Amino acid sequence: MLPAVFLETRQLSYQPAGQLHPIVSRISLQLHAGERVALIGTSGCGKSTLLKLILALQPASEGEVWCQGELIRPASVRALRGYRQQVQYIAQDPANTLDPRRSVADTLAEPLRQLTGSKPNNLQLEQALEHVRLDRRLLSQRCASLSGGQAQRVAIARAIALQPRFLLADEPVSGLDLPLRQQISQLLADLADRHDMGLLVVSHDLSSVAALCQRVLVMHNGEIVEDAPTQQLLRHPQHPASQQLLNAIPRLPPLVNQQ
Ligand SMILES: Nc1ncnc2c1ncn2[C@@H]1O[C@H](COP(=O)(O)OP(=O)(O)OP(=O)(O)O)[C@@H](O)[C@H]1O
Repeated sequence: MLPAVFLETRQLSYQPAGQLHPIVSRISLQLHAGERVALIGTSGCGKSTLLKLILALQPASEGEVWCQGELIRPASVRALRGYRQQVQYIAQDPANTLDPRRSVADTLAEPLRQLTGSKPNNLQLEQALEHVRLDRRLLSQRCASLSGGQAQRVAIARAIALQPRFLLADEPVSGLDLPLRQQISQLLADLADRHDMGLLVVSHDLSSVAALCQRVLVMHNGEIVEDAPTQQLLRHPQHPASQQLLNAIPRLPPLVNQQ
């Protein structure tokens, strides 16, 4: 039996004024507690916009977002406050969302202070770094000095410090080299397991999320055109857009006969 529905959208749409077509068109979907879901589609199909609508970071033209049976949008300030703690977000290109002038310690202290109401001690900050397998000596460094992979991990540590029930991550591994992608994906999987946390991971690259997610939503022109278990989608994609994404996965070129 599936776990309870945690997040739900009903007919969620976004159409900027004066634009002929919606960017997100009447999307109704359910995400279950602890579920790991990929949202994939070609560049510009509306993935990031859908994520921001779900997070109530951007106003919708119509539709609703529900979290554990509570209406989140149209916005209720009281409901939003709890929602922001339970559903965390890692924006695209996290290195750019960290304040380069702040230290790693300050960056991690902020959500912890929000959660507990008091200033976190060094041990708590070290534990936050340990969760994402970073050395505690990084605490005193400025964010500007972090490598891309370290910044990614600090952004993840900041998001999970609030102990969210669901993490929405926009292209968390794009821009990283292959070994680092695998490490970050494995880290997200471990954290999701350890904290019983659901994941909604946006990517334009099916291969980078197939191992991490049990279910895939395929987005095309603002609509979800396929919603299937990952293995089923990999073997029997139904929609041409899914087929196209599968075909886009790079394969090793055939070996040239050297005899
Ligand atoms: N507020 C807005 N007003 C007008 N157009 C917008 C607005 N927000 C997004 N768009 C457009 O909507 C389309 C979808 O953008 P979005 O960032 O959601 O796509 P995406 O699938 O996440 O793309 P990518 O994979 O490249 O990040 C793009 O063409 C974008 O320029």
